[in-house]
Amino acid sequence: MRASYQWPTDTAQHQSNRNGNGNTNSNNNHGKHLSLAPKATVGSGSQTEQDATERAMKWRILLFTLIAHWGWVQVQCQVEGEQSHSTSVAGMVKLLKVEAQLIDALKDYAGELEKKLQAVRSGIVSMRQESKKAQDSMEEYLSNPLNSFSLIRRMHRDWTLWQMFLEDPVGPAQLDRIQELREQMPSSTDLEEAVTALDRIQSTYGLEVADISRGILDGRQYNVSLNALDTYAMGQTLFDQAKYVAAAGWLYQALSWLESNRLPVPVEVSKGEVQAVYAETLLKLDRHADALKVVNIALGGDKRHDIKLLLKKSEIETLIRTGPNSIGIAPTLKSTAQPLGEYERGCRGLFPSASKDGRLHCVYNSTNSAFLRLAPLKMELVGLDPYMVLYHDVISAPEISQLQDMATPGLKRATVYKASGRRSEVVKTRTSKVAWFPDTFNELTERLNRRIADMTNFDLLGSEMLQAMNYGLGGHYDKHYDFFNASTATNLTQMNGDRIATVLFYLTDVEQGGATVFPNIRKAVFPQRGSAIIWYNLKDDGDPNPLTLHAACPVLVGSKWVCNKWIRERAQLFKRPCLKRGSD
Ligand SMILES: O=C(O)CCC(=O)C(=O)O
Ligand SMILES: [Fe+2]
Repeated sequence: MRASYQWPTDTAQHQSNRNGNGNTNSNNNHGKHLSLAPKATVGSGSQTEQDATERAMKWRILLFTLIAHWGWVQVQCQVEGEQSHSTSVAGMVKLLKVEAQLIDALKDYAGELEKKLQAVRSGIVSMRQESKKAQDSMEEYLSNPLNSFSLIRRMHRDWTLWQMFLEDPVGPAQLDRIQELREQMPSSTDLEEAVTALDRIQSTYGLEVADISRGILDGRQYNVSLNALDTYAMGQTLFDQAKYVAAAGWLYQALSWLESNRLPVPVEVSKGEVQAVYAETLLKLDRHADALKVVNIALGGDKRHDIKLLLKKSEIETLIRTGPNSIGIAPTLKSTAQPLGEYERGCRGLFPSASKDGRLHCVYNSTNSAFLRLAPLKMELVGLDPYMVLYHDVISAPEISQLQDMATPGLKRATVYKASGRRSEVVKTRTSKVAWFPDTFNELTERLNRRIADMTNFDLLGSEMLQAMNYGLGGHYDKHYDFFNASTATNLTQMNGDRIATVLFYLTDVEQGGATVFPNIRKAVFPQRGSAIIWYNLKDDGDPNPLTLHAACPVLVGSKWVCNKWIRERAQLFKRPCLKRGSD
C-alpha cells in the first residue's frame, strides 16, 4: 500500500531525535494535522475530582496489569518445552548447527571405518604372502617346524583376535554422539507441520508442484530444488492427512524425480513403494482406471511380482467392474481450482493498490505530543473504517536489531486465547514464535512504548506487553479479530477492557508473501522494514468492529519479524471517554 505523496527526506534526523539526542526545529512541511485518536473533550466535574478518579483508576489498572502479566508468565511456562521447529526462521538456525554437528560425527565415523578397513586390508596382504609361500609345496612348508608352529599359533590366536576385531563395533563414540543429538532433531510432528506449511504456501499462492520442486516460487527462480525424498514425504504426509488432491501432485512429482535420480543407499526409496501410495491416492480420488495404470506399471517393473501389488490390482479391477466408473476422468494432476477468496486475493497482491478516497493522504504527524512537534512522524492515512494509519521509518535499524537480539533466545510458540478453555493454546492457525517484554524491561522497551503513545495518543497503562514475533516456514496467522469476544472474555481481559487498537511494527522486509490483509475492506499491507500499521479494533461506541478481520499471509520467502502492542480500552477513559460502555 503506497500513496503517491513523496516524503521529504528527514528520516535520519527523526531517528536520532527519537533516540533522545539532538535538537531539531519543527519541520514546516507538516501538512494537515491529524491525530490517530479522535479528539476527546473531558466531561463535567472539577479538575481535582478528575485527578483523584484518574489516580485511583491508574492504581487499579496497575494492579490488574500485574495480575495479567502473571497470567502471561504462566502461559509462557505452558508452552515451554515445545520446540515446534518450523514455526520460526530464527528458531530453525539451531537445526542447521545440529546438522553440521551430525555431519562432523559422520565424518569421524567414516575416519574410524577407514582405519578399520586399512587394518583389514594390510592384514590380508601379510596373510596372503605367508599363505602363498605354503601353497606351492604344502608339505615342504610344514616340514619346517617354525612354519608349523607359526601356523598353529596363528590359527589358534590370531584368528580369534581377528574375529573379535571384526565384531568390535565401528565408531561407538560417533554413534553415541548421533544418538545424543537426536533430542534436538525434528520430530514427526515437526515434519507434519512443515508439510502443512508448504501445502499452505502452495494453495494460498496457487503454485504448481512441478514449479515448487524446481525452486520456482511465485515466478522467481531460486537456486534450490526438492528431491524425490522431499516430494515423496510431502505426498505421503498429505495422504495421511486425507488431502488426496495435493498428495497426488507430490507423488507424481516424486515418481518423475525417481526416473532421473538415484539416492544414497540408506535413504533410498523404491519406485514400487511410491507407485503403491500413488495408486492408493488415485483410488481415494475415484480415479480407478488411472490407479490400475499405475499398478500395472509397478508390476511391469517388479520382477518378483509383489503379492500386495497383485492383490491391489485385482481389488481395483473389481472396483472398476462394480463401482462408480472413473473412465472419462481426465488424469489431470493439477489441484482442482477453488474460487479465489478475498484473503487469497489480498495475499497475492491482487487488491487495488491505491484508494480512490480523496480523504486518504499522507501527513507529518506533529500534533499527538510535544515530542512529535520536534520530530514529526511520517503518517499515511490508510482507512477510515476501521481507522487505520501506516507510519513510515518509525523504528530504526539499531532498535530493530536490539529487539531481535533480545527476542531470539526466548522465542516460544505463539498461542491464541481460547475463551472455551479460558487459556491460551498452541493452534495450527497461528504459526510463529514470540517473546514478550514488560514495559519496563529495558530502556528500549520504555522508548518504544513512549513512541507508541506518541503515535496513537493513547495511554498504555493496562495494555499488553510488547511482543516480538518471528514467523517460520509458511508462517501465518489465519483470519482473526484482535478484540475479545466480550461475552466470553475472562475477568482478566475485562479488567483492562478490550483491545481498542493494534500497533504492528514491521521489523523486516519480506522477500515474498507475508502481507497483513484485511479481507473485509480489501486492504493488504506488505511488510516494510521500519514501518508500523495501526488500526482501531473497536468502533467509536466501543463495540467490536467486524471490518477489522485480518490475517498474516503465509511467508513465501523471507524471515518476517514484527513487534506488536495490543492497546487496552480502559485507560483511554480520559483520552476517548465517549464510549457506550467504557467507563463502568
Ligand atoms: O503479522 C501480521 O501481519 C499480523 C499479526 C497479527 O494480526 C497479530 O499479531 O494479531
Ligand atoms: Fe491480529
